[in-house]
Amino acid sequence: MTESPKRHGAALIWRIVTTVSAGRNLLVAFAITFAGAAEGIGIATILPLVAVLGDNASKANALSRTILGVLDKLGMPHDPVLLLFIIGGGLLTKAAVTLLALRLVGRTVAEVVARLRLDMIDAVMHARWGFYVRQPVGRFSSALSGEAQKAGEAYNSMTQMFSQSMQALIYLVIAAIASWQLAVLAILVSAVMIVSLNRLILASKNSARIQTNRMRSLVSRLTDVLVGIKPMKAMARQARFNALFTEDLKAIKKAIRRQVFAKNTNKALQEPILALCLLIGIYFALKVFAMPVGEVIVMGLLLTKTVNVVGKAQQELQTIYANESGFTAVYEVTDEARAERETASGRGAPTFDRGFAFSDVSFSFGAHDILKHASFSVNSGEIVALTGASGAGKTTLVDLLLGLQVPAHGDIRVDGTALRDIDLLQWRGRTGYVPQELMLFHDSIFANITLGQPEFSRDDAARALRQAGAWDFIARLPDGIDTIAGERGALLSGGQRQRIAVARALVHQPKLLILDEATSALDPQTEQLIVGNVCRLARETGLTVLAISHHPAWIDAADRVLRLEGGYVQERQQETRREAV
Ligand SMILES: Nc1ncnc2c1ncn2[C@@H]1O[C@H](COP(=O)(O)OP(=O)(O)OP(=O)(O)O)[C@@H](O)[C@H]1O
Repeated sequence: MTESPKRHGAALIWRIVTTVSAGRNLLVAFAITFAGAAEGIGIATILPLVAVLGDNASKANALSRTILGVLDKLGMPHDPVLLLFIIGGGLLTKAAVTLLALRLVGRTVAEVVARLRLDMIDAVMHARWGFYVRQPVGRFSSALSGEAQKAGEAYNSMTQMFSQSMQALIYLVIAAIASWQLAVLAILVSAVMIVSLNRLILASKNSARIQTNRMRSLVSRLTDVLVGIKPMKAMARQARFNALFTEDLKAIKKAIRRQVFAKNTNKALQEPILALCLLIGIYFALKVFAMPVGEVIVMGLLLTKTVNVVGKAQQELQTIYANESGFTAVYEVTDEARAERETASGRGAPTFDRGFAFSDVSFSFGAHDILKHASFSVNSGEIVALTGASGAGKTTLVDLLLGLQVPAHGDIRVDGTALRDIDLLQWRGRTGYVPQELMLFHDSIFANITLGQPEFSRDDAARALRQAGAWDFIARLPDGIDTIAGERGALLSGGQRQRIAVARALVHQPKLLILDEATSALDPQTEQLIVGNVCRLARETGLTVLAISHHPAWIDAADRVLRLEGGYVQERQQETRREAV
């Protein structure tokens, strides 16, 4: 598996921030800073108000003098009512701008989550075939549902943290103007709080990581189990999975308990730490520095405000950490899928008028050779049966033909052009493919055939169903083509599912039809009917058929029989066909 570059902390946070445009981020930052400044001015004006109301000591304070000086410059009177208006105006402006900022943040959070999900889906959909084979499918589901959401929550917390930090800075500046001792005290108290509660933040991060990993394992396992539930139920073999689920759930429960405890404790301890420091500060201000009561109250308010916002910023940091493992997981899936993106194919647009040819092709999975310098060709319009022992590599050969796997050596040519020079999407678009393990979606038969592509009409679907020998049974269903197939097609019989899968492969009128044991679940009569239909279609339209099958119906109907054995593809003559079966 390609390891994704693991990025943590600041790099990931930066990645989330840059998911949306710089303009949007700046607007959010500006609104938040403006709201903080408005509140700061409001709070700072309390001291000159106390001064104007007759407290001479407060009048001497640098903060009072600065604000009253500004009023003088603007030609405004030192009027308590005016100062009250400034205080109220500052606080109201903060509330109004904060509301606006929150709307903006809400929109941005939604955009971050949507973008992340889109990026992930795009990356996963365009990965190479080998990528999917190695992944538990539940990994994608859990990343897409819960984990992407966490990135949005982290963005929200980031804006809150930025807001608290800006406010803390503004209060510190005001505190420094009022008294440098106050500013130093505010910094010291904040530092004590940050350091003493840091362990709780790390505990949150750890618990969240455990939850993310366990949830992913749970979802992956559950998806796998539900996909293959029938044999497990039939043999009563689900006990081991139950035990694994219980184990995951227990670990998640423990991690949630720890996380909630860490979060609440962080919140709960901030107040007593602040209160203790405040009491000590007030004692020194009154007893040691003999500061007037009015000034001490305003200073106390400033200190409380500063330390409070630092505390809130720390709580937001805790939330970011708690979400980090979640959004890391989404980025890991996206990065791994991107690293395995199908490389740009060539530009050639095959018409498939001539056919395809393997020349000197070798391919192996590790030390296991599948093809050893194999050479063979199939002409356009031919009906070819491909046989070979189980595990010989027939499905892999088809994967190579469709560019889902790339040969280590040799050339695969379509109409004489090497596959690497051909537009793979166009080539695959000319192919109808029915895999061995077919899969119907929990949707109508019509949707299962058209795969939701609007260019196909009901007539197209009906034509494909007729060609696949499925029309008779579909016409007898109460809802006909609109019948719901059930989860993975479970409401239909195995043979009915196979015929619908054949119709899906014919609806777009392909030039090459590949059937990988596609009629193996059918009774001989129905199989014969489909083989007959497909062969008639091939004769009438020039459709080329490559059918992987050991069944006589195909062996007898095929123009040629190829056998894959020991990494080589050999042609069987008419008279030896039966031996090839
Ligand atoms: N992605 C993969 N990674 C590693 N080995 C693989 C992979 N896919 C298939 N194989 C192995 O390659 C061999 C050929 O598999 P393939 O499915 O092509 O055989 P087949 O001839 O179609 O078999 P069957 O008739 O049983 O369907 C098998 O031994 C299989 O285990």
